[in-house]
Amino acid sequence: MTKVKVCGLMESGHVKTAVEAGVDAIGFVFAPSRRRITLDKAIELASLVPSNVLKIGVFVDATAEEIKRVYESVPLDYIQYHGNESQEFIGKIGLPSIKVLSVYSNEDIKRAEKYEVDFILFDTPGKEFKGGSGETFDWHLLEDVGVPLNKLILAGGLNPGNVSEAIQRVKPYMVDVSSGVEIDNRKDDDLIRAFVSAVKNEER
Ligand SMILES: O=C(O)c1ccccc1N[C@@H]1O[C@H](COP(=O)(O)O)[C@@H](O)[C@H]1O
Repeated sequence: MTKVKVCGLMESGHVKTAVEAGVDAIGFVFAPSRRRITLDKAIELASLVPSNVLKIGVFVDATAEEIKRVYESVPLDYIQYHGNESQEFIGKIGLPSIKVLSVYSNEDIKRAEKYEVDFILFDTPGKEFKGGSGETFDWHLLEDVGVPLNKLILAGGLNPGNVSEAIQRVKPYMVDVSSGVEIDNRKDDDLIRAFVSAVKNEER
């Protein structure tokens, strides 16, 4: 069954809803964003997350020191590198890792070959911020993807209405949502439940 991550959580009620709905992973944003949270807030929210749900920290071109400090303090399970981080940088940090590639064209899919990471996440290029645009990219570009499907995370404009089609077409290991479970820039409990339910009802 496809795994599901809900990202950009900022409130305890939404964390509880996501956990109760059956998410596999929760994302906290530590990068410039309207969804950015402080380290103290992340520690508070993380305490509500059971050990079978992964806690993923989203960073954009942060320093190694900051990444390691947040990883240990929260604590996190994975670092999501959502900027221009090189394989060399990620390798030196040596923590469980997800590298994000913003998909403009086929060339961006091929860049996945350069990375020795746990997961590759394909996302729509950001606008104001590096991610969380709420827009899909052309999933056709993933048809000949060289990344093993068990390492592939799909993001970008997913919502309860399109995630089933996304899973059928791309067959990712995990889907990742932020904007698609928000109303007026705030997470919505019903949309979180609807998204998780749509994923869980979808056969791979
Ligand atoms: O969500 C953000 O604000 C964000 C900011 C900076 C980098 C990444 C960010 N989020 C990531 O964006 C995608 C999902 O976006 P959406 O569903 O299209 O809104 C996901 O990978 C988030 O982790």
